[in-house]
Amino acid sequence: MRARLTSEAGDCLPASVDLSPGTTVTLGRSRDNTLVLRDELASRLHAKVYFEDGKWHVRDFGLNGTRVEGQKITGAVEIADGEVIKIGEVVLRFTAGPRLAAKTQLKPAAPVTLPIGRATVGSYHGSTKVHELPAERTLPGDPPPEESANRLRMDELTALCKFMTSAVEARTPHELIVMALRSILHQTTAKLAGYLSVDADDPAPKVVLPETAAVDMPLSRRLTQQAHQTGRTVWLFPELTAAHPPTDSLSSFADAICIPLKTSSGDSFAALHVYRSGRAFDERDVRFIEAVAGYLAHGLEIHRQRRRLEAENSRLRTHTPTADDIIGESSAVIALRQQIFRAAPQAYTVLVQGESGSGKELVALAIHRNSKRVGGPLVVVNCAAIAPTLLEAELFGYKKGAFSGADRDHPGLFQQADEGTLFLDEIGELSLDCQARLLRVIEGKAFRPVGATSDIKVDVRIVAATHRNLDQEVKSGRFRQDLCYRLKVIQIRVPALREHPEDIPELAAFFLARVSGECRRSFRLTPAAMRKLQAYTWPGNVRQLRAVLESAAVMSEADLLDAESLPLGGVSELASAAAVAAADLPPSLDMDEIETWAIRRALKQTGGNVSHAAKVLGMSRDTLHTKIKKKGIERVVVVESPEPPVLPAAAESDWTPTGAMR
Ligand SMILES: Nc1ncnc2c1ncn2[C@@H]1O[C@H](COP(=O)(O)OP(=O)(O)OP(=O)(O)O)[C@@H](O)[C@H]1O
Repeated sequence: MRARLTSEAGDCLPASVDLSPGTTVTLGRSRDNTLVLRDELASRLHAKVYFEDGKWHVRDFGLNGTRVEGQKITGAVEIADGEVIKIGEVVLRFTAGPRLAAKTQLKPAAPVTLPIGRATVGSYHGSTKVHELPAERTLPGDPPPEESANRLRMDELTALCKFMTSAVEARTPHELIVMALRSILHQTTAKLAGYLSVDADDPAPKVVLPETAAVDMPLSRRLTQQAHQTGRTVWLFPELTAAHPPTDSLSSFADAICIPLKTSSGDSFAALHVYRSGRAFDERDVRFIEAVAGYLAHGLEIHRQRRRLEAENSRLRTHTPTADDIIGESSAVIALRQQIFRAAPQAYTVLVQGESGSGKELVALAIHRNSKRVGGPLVVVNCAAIAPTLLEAELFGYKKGAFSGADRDHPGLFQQADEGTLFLDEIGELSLDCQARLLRVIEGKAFRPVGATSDIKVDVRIVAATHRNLDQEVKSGRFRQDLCYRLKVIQIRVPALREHPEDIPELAAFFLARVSGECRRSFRLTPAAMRKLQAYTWPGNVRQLRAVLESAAVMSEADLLDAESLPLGGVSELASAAAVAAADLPPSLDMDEIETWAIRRALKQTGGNVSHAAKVLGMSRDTLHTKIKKKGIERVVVVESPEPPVLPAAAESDWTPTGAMR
């Protein structure tokens, strides 16, 4: 037997509802009730009306009671045609049986409007109401589960399944976002749907659909902030907007929803906006959008993790692992570290200049690790190592079949670096065509992978490096001036090793400790070997120092590496040999000093044996003893042979292998 509840007084939404056996109608303040009561005295779930044993009943669940025909009821009571239910100030007339048809014709149901309810929390200007979807409630004696206002219908579930199935195919976060927005627009008939990063410091990736609404369409910053702060769905009540029309980007819409997208650890990283014209969203719309948003957030997190792994993988495959520790305590290296710390947190492009092997990549790594993008990927590409014809496809990606050999879609390095850092080493080697495309991306414009039909936008910070003088390259027409300006927003110059030779002992100790660990040995340097390293001019910089030490270590039978074992060739080796030889000469031509030098040298040669040394010097043992005593040549110094090694462990103790850059 059909029936109806019609509102006669108070705030109630909608103004009437049809009842049918097998369907329970809920009444209460919470927005998931069939009839939403805007009354301070109404509980979230206040009462239920249902059909049982051939009769209609009303059951009270409210704190402040329910009255039927003026009588406060306890539990469930039968309700008859024409009787009145009163909850707070809300009065509902129950009509059933034959009178229903007549009444329907006489008094059509009131239009669905959303009055400003007394129970509304906050105001439009103060804050929009935060909508919370309550947990399902079942109580003893409840009728069987019924169709509820907030349950997703078959068509919505179908749309959700369709979205989830296609989302698996999305190869980029952008594609996934577009799929989600399309699904929402289609299902809820919203006017506009948008995705916006929450982090204000990030150049926010923003996607707005339909495309005709364009990227210029502002998404309400206020709603984004609120969704981010509360961590919950923000639903802009239309009744509030009617009372206090918004002055921001929402002014042309009837209703708006903003949902925070969160990582699995609960941090909001973006917000989903859905705006509607004409009429308000209903509970099911919100449920549907929330379901899509949840899946989208999860999907984006998986994409992020995958990109990070891909980038790490490609870095490991193509690059020798580098420590992110920058070794050195010279003023040049201290200044370098300070520059890195200043540059890292900024969003600007960085140009790292310095000679080959001086540590430019290490600097780029340190910038990334000390930036806000540390959670994102660091993708390293050596522009000089990729054939110019392939570089464009590598950077921007390509579609399957775009050229011979393109047997699958390939996300470019820019896409791999999305939300992270792209280190373009040897940027001076880029072709002019590539430079033009790079400039567009740096300026925040979208790009199109080779063979693709649509554009992609990414959020990437560029750190570029070159050993060339870019200004010279610009003058000679090999490098675009506009790109040069863009890259040089922050410039960092890495000093050549010959500018900070005082760091050589620490660097040598660091590299020897590393190779010792790899070879399970304990390599050390003689003082002469160390002097040789410090006298050398290092055209190949720190990379060459590392290679020389590694080569000497693996080729040496002894753990103690002497000057001769260091493979330093050319003029500089002669200079080093001269320096070593010079260190072995008497300090002056003063006869007394020459004698002291000769005694020391003889003792050294004979391993501190005074008798043998006396023979070498052509004097008696007693005379030598007397001279040693007189000249104050300490026996402990004299007998040290071979020369004391330089122990890597001394510097090693200062080095933290996994620690952040000092
Ligand atoms: N200050 C430093 N502390 C520790 N290791 C360093 C330092 N500087 C450079 N290195 C090491 O030297 C090697 C070369 O460094 P890197 O690759 O960063 O140089 P680069 O300037 O980028 O070279 P290229 O111009 O050839 O690309 C790496 O093994 C790096 O770890």
